[in-house]
Amino acid sequence: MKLFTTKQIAEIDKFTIENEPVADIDLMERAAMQVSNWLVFRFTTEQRMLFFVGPGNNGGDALAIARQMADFNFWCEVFLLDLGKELKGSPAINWRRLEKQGKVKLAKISKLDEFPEIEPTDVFLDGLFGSGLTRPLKGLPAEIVGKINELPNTVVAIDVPSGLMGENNTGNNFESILKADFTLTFQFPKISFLFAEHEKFTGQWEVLPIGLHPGGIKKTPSDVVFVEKEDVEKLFPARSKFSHKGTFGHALLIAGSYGKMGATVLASKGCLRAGTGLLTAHVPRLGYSIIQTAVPEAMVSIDPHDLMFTEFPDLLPFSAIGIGPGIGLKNNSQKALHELIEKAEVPMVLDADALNILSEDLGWLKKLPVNSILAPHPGEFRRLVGDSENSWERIEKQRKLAKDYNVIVLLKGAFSSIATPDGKLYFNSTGNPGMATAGSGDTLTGIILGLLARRIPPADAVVAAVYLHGLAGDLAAAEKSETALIAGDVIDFLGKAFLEVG
Ligand SMILES: NC(=O)C1=CN([C@@H]2O[C@H](COP(=O)(O)OP(=O)(O)OC[C@H]3O[C@@H](n4cnc5c(N)ncnc54)[C@H](OP(=O)(O)O)[C@@H]3O)[C@@H](O)[C@H]2O)[C@@H](O)CC1
Ligand SMILES: Nc1ncnc2c1ncn2[C@@H]1O[C@H](COP(=O)(O)OP(=O)(O)O)[C@@H](O)[C@H]1O
Ligand SMILES: [K+]
Repeated sequence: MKLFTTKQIAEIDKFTIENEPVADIDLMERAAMQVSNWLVFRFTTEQRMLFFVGPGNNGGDALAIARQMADFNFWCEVFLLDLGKELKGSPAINWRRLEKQGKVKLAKISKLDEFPEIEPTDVFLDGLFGSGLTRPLKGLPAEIVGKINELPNTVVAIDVPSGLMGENNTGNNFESILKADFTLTFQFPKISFLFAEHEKFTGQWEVLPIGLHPGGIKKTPSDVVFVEKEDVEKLFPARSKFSHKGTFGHALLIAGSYGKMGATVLASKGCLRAGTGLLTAHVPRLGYSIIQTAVPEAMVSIDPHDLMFTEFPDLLPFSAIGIGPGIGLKNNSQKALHELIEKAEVPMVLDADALNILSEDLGWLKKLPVNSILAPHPGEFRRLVGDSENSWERIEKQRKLAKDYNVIVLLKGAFSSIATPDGKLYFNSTGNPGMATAGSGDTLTGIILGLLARRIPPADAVVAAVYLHGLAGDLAAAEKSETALIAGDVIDFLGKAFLEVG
């Protein structure tokens, strides 16, 4: 699914109104009905619904929802923020419809003292500001938001929690952003919902389709993609009946050192389960029997050093190279990594200690085969490019790194992001906090390597690998719980994940 800025979403709204065609007021009614249907199944008519309403279309949505909920026999009260402006257009029509319906108590709030008396079971509906927010909240809106945030009541935000910008929140005042328990957002997730520091504002968010015009969505350009099943299933060519192991490439994995051979085992299994034809795992001498026993499907190339990576085999047979998990930072290994980069001609995926070594001198990134992949977690990313003030800035740095060095940068976390040298940015939609567990990233490196070795184009390989890794984690968590999930479970469920994407 393409993701858009709030400004672009307003353009798609306009396109829908003109080309469906549908009247603005009817599109608002449609959006409101989606929210009302959601509310009816979550709350009971014992609970009062208190609507906080702002001056724009977000307020207009809230007014329409209040009328619909009153028709569903909910007790609804409306508090319109008096900012000295008259309601106009569809919000004004919805105000008059409420007056005519006569079921909902209507009040205006012009100062904080007029905040209503509340019951703990009251549900607050936030229709103060949505995607039309132009500046941080201050004055009365900020005070009302502050008051709502102090109270224990359940809060449902319509479209966007009031005060949160749809994309960049640098310079926003976090004290005056509404903290919702649920955010019901229209048609597309907003980009700011994908950033960890905003979870306390959005709460759980859900996308409600409102039938925006497919033509408008298609013609609006966007470099940002929220990766879902339909984006991934088209990336896998069918395995031809006459295919043989050579068809699916030969991966070279360089991983592990004394005390960290588990990283090699996990990455090897991930790689093999991703459908590579052949895998050679290159390990220090002490790792030989570990790999032969734990992963009999892999061939082993043995380093002359007992404990660490110091040399690599002839590169000719390999269609992709993965390096990093558990290799350590010793001088010998650093030197060997540099030599490998000088010689390699097939796509590489670099993770963990390989990235820590390269962060000493980013000049090495220029020497990587084109479209190689860096797969840092936030700590490794910081070592590469320095501190970031917030997730927006981190993403900007990620995109710049990808462009400047002609590499694909995968920044791992919840909603892992992938930046490509041509300026595209992907956010992954799968995965769960159970995957924040040792070895989970090693497994992912193996999966990426497996897909690269199969000669799937590198950007597609990373997007698919991250999606499948998260999906396997979700399937595993459904059976084993997030708490008990370990990296090996992700590998065990990878087959089921592949079945889901066809
Ligand atoms: N378009 C459609 O068809 C559909 C749209 N939909 C709904 O519309 C919402 C977007 O509506 P919107 O564009 O009217 O903006 P909205 O968020 O209500 O706020 C704008 C108002 O707030 C004001 N204002 C801004 N910042 C401020 C601040 N810091 N402090 C104080 N005031 C501030 C700004 O006035 P300003 O002072 O900036 O001139 C303006 O008056 C969207 O989220 C969704 O819910 C759905 O119904 C589906 C169909
Ligand atoms: N809260 C989360 N939600 C979804 N995925 C997560 C979450 N936390 C971690 N992950 C995933 O788990 C993996 C962790 O990778 P990494 O930090 O490199 O682990 P390790 O170094 O232990 O192998 C990444 O793929 C990341 O996206
Ligand atoms: K809102």
